[in-house]
Amino acid sequence: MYFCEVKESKKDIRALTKEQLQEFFISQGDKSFRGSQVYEWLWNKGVHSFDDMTNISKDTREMLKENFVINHIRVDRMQRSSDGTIKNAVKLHDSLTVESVLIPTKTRTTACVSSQVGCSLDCQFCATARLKRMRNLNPDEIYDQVVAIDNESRLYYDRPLSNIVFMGMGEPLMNYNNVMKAIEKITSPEGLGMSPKRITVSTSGVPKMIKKLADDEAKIKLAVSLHSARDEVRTAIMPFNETFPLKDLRESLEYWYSKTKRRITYEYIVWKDINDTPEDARALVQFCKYVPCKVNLIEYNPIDDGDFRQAAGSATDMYQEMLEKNGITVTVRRSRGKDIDAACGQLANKSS
Ligand SMILES: C[S@@+](CC[C@H](N)C(=O)[O-])C[C@H]1O[C@@H](n2cnc3c(N)ncnc32)[C@H](O)[C@@H]1O
Ligand code: SF4
Repeated sequence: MYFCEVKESKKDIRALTKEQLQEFFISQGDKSFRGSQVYEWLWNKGVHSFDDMTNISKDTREMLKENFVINHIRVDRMQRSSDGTIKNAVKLHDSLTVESVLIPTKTRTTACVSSQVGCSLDCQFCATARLKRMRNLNPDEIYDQVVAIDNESRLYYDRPLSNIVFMGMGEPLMNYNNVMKAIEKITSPEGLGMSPKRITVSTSGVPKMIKKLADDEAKIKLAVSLHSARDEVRTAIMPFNETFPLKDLRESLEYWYSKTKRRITYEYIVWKDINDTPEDARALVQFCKYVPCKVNLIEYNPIDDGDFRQAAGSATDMYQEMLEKNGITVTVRRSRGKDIDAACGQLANKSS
């Protein structure tokens, strides 16, 4: 039984849903609305100590202290890039660290958040892959990163956060349940009340979980880090493609579109001598025909000792032309926050 366990080792109270908190208070002979009050303190007001719950009696607060702890993240270090990007090194309750980034533009402020400490996938060009996967983040650890960035956005840019992308450390679909719980909290009126349409989950492509996302009717946007539409090339740079080849990815994306009618964004880097030939571009055009989509050609952010080199501008132009000729929308995205290692794929807990 859940409540027998809490006496033995103190449990993070924020792992409880509102209903579980209400049940807990009933089991203690109290009223269920006490659970709602505590829930509000934890999620709407974001308190870090039971003593701050001023409308809860002292006895009840002591009882809570005996049973639970309030785990929370701490922004250990904040760095600001010359382009205004902010990177937070976030210390978790067990002293592990993840990173999250605030990217301001004229029209929006985007939070780029982490979903795992490290990553279990092995993309050869990504700094996070080098860390391996240490653990999944809990829903509250993901939510707290967003709150911290929202506070910074208000403080430094005088506006609330407008968008969230799961493009920090880790593969969100390999931590599916916790990511979905965090999104639920971010979008709920008791949390941040953000529209799910402003949230993008970026995945390297885990077919089974893409289908689950569609089945669960998640209202978020989906981005897929494709980087090659040729199996032999993709497997060389993203070895898990051997297990989840392009035909399975394609099938899952067709399923996603049939259920959601929402187009997909493909993230794509063009590297020198890896995927910079017309044959590579033609394969991408063909892949783009399966499901309504747009392509984001992103800049490569070099990581230490990596063999990858950004292709010449002419190769990116060749891709852009070929895609546009075939009626596919293309955007070319410049990296932000490079001087503080805050750009995509550079997050690896460097302390410099
Ligand atoms: C770090 S991943 C996290 C989300 C998810 N795991 C994924 O792969 O989509 C976010 C994006 O960064 C890209 N990326 C990884 N390493 C990069 C690098 N060195 N330069 C530019 N983008 C990179 C990924 O391909 C992906 O599109
Ligand atoms: S690109 Fe994404 S899936 Fe690949 S190693 Fe990096 S974080 Fe993991």
